[in-house]
Amino acid sequence: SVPVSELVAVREEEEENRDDGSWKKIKESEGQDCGQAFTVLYVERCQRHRWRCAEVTFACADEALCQLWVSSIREQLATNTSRPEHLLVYINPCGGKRKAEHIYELKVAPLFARAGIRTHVIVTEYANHARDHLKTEAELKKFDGVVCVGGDGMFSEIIHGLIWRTQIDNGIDLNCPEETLLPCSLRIGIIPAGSTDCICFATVGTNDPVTSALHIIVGDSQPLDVCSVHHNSLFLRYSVSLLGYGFYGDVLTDSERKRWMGPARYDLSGVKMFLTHHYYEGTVSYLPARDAIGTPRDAARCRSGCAVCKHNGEKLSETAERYKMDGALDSGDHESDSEWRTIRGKFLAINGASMSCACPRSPKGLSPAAHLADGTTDLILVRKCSRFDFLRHLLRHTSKDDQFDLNFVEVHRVRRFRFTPRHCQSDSDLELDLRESGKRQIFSQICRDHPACGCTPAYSSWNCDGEILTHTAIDVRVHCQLIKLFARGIEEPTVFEDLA
Ligand SMILES: Nc1ncnc2c1ncn2[C@@H]1O[C@H](COP(=O)(O)OP(=O)(O)OP(=O)(O)O)[C@@H](O)[C@H]1O
Ligand SMILES: CCCCCCCCCCCCC/C=C/[C@@H](O)[C@H](CO)NC(=O)CCCCC
Ligand SMILES: [Ca+2]
Repeated sequence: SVPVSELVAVREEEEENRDDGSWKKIKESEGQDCGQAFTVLYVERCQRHRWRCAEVTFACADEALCQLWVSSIREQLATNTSRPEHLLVYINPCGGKRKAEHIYELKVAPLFARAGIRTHVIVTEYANHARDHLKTEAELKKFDGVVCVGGDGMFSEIIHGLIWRTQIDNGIDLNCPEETLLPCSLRIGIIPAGSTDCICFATVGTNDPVTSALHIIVGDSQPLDVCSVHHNSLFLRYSVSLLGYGFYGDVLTDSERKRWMGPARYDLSGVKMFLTHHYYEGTVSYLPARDAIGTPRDAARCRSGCAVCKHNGEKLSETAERYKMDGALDSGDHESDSEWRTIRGKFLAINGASMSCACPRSPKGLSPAAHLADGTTDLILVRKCSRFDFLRHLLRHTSKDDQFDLNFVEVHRVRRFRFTPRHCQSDSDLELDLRESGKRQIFSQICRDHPACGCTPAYSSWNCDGEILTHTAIDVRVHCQLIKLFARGIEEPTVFEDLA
């Protein structure tokens, strides 16, 4: 049996429609003159979270009965209001291996057509084309969802456009980090065609265009946390996957110069930055997610229908409602300032992982137990250590071992965090080591220009979902379930899959 929710479409068969002769074969084997036949297209699960569109043809002697089946199935599909009928599709022809247009035309468009989905397709002509179109031009009321054909950078454009539009339409000040943002109503579908495709991989379990298209067709819905990143009262960006300073910031900065290499640029820059082994000094403060269930070192994973996300999401909205009823000013996260904790030190990497960040390079991700929609991010601090130890930590991104079980790594589940590099610290902090700081600033400038000298520069950059941030001192806040995807989270393997 197949649940109606996983049917793709139903098609009436006409003899001449079947090039492969299979419909004729059915007629012959039944040994009778079948009045008609119809084909049901449905989701079939394959290995490693992949979905395929399978079909089965039913032949029927009674034409009226056949018609009844077809119309009943169509009726059932039409009553399912979560299925999209009209989609706005953005294709980035320049991401990943530059195959996005081809992937869409060959693998996705035919499936949408079979499922009766209408589309308005825009092939982007320049960076931020999709973002700006969504911000100002797109007639969003006409659509049931937005589809992004590209990588994580393209997805980032889409969420920036949609979140911006939703807040501006409702008079919300984006530059104020304390503002509670309004969730976006349109769901987003990701057809993976980038270099990392981390957001697709971590929400579906695979980066496969057909699987993603089927999740869109059946109208899946997966809420997702979004971090807002501010510098004082200036809005910088949103992030849903990785906010990384130090190692991942440096890998990204170095790899941008090698964009022509395609996805392999990350491997080369990864090895180079590992050998460079820069560490950075600064202060990290964070607000622990005290009242949330789950920890970053749980054995349990965020999976389809996750109970942790459901519980924490409901609890946060109840708390927000209570605050509203009490007439209290919106304090953002409703936690007191006394809860903030501060850590100063020398770090090889500071990573905020709002989701696992699983991707083909790291199938478990940077924080395997992170949740997609629990209103928290996992703050991972990797302190200065030897190259050998750092390699042990990095290799654990690719193995089964606990990457946090090392004495130079710590992890905290948080609602907010701030970072200030050493050279941006307060006057009183700086007074303590003014002389040394002066010397270092001069040296760090020289070292940026001459990396071969081996000195550690004062600043790294933030890698925000694969985009470089312009500021190093940042204030990050998680907004629980701000957007929704056409996905359902990673499914537990089914019995059928195990047998396959
Ligand atoms: N027509 C275009 N020309 C040039 N750049 C574009 C165009 N459309 C979008 N972009 C930009 O291309 C960048 C990379 O795109 P995308 O995310 O699709 O691929 P990627 O970087 O290879 O993959 P990933 O982000 O998964 O590593 C994005 O920052 C996006 O803003
Ligand atoms: C000696 C070297 C050992 C290397 C160990 C492998 C570790 C791989 C971990 C990969 C984690 C990816 C996290 C995802 C980040 C995305 O938001 C971002 C945008 O696509 N991708 C990168 O920044 C691309 C970052 C790629 C880094 C390699
Ligand atoms: Ca989260």
